[in-house]
Amino acid sequence: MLFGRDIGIDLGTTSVLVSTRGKGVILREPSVVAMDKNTGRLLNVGMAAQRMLGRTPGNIVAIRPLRDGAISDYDMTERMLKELVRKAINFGLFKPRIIISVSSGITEVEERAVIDAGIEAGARKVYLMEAPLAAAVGAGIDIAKPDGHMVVDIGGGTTDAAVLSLSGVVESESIKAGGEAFDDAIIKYIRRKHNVLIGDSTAEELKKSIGCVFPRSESTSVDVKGRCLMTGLPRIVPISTTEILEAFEEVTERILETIHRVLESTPPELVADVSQNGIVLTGGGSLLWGFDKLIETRTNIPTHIADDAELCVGYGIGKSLELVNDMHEGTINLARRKQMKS
Ligand SMILES: Nc1ncnc2c1ncn2[C@@H]1O[C@H](COP(=O)(O)OP(=O)(O)OP(=O)(O)O)[C@@H](O)[C@H]1O
Repeated sequence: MLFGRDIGIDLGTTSVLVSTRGKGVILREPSVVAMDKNTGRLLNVGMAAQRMLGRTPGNIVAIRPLRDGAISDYDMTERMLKELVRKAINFGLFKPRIIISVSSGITEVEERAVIDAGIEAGARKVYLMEAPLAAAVGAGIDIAKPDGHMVVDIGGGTTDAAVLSLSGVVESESIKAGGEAFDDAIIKYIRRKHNVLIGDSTAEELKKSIGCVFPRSESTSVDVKGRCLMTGLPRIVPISTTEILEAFEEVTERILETIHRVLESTPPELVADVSQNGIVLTGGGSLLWGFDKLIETRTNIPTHIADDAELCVGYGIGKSLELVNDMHEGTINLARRKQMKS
């Protein structure tokens, strides 16, 4: 347990990462809260609450307080953050300053909600940082130079595509589609094609085991358990990689179109830099098999997945804590910070 330290929080739709300067990511928990509906008592947060999802009796609810990269249940987000911050550090008399990463498409209202949740969780001051910027720092990219880099952060609820230069976001777009949209696509596909209903966790497992967005050299299949919608009884259906590829097509296209639009509106000099430096993929969603190959094929730009892709935003905020003295409260973009200072 750490005392009186500033901390960074990657407040994600799927998971929350807490990082500190020098130590990197010190806590990683699913963004899930379980509470007793009758008493309002918080029962569990994180991993323990996640095990309860979909398996709770009438008086207990296990929920995900963030949807599509934004807070959907403010009260629950605040309570979850409070618990996780307490678990990670002991701030004693000195409340920490907290940098929280946010999607680049965040609205002002959503921004305010994140700042308030941070303050309620025990922060003395809250600073916001755009996720692609944090991801780039976490992936080890030197963003301070006048040189264009493109980062595509595919999270659970959102995908942020951004071109960065001189420590700022030059062009970016965020869409509400990430790993969870792929899970939903699997559920819908199996229901439509096989008349079988499967749960969220089964869909996620299937995605991680044989999911792909680019044709694999050999098609494999796995047996999936669900409930037959005709009989109401359990049924097993074999699902192949070819079927998954078909199910993912729509979400994949939306992500590719976003990358395309960002490249289209980026100044030509920076596009030239990006084609030289390549596109870096971060976020858990980028681990879906074939994303690098697909983006490379469609853009003609070398694309690679960052090491520890799921942790890059967390690492990046941890490293950015060194800059916290120079940051303005509520600032979301280091370039904007520079403009405000000059
Ligand atoms: N090996 C894998 N293959 C495919 N998908 C994966 C893999 N590992 C994790 N994921 C997916 O990554 C997503 C979570 O990624 P991440 O933790 O970066 O999201 P987040 O930061 O919580 O979300 P957001 O940034 O959208 O708020 C989940 O949908 C998860 O299923």
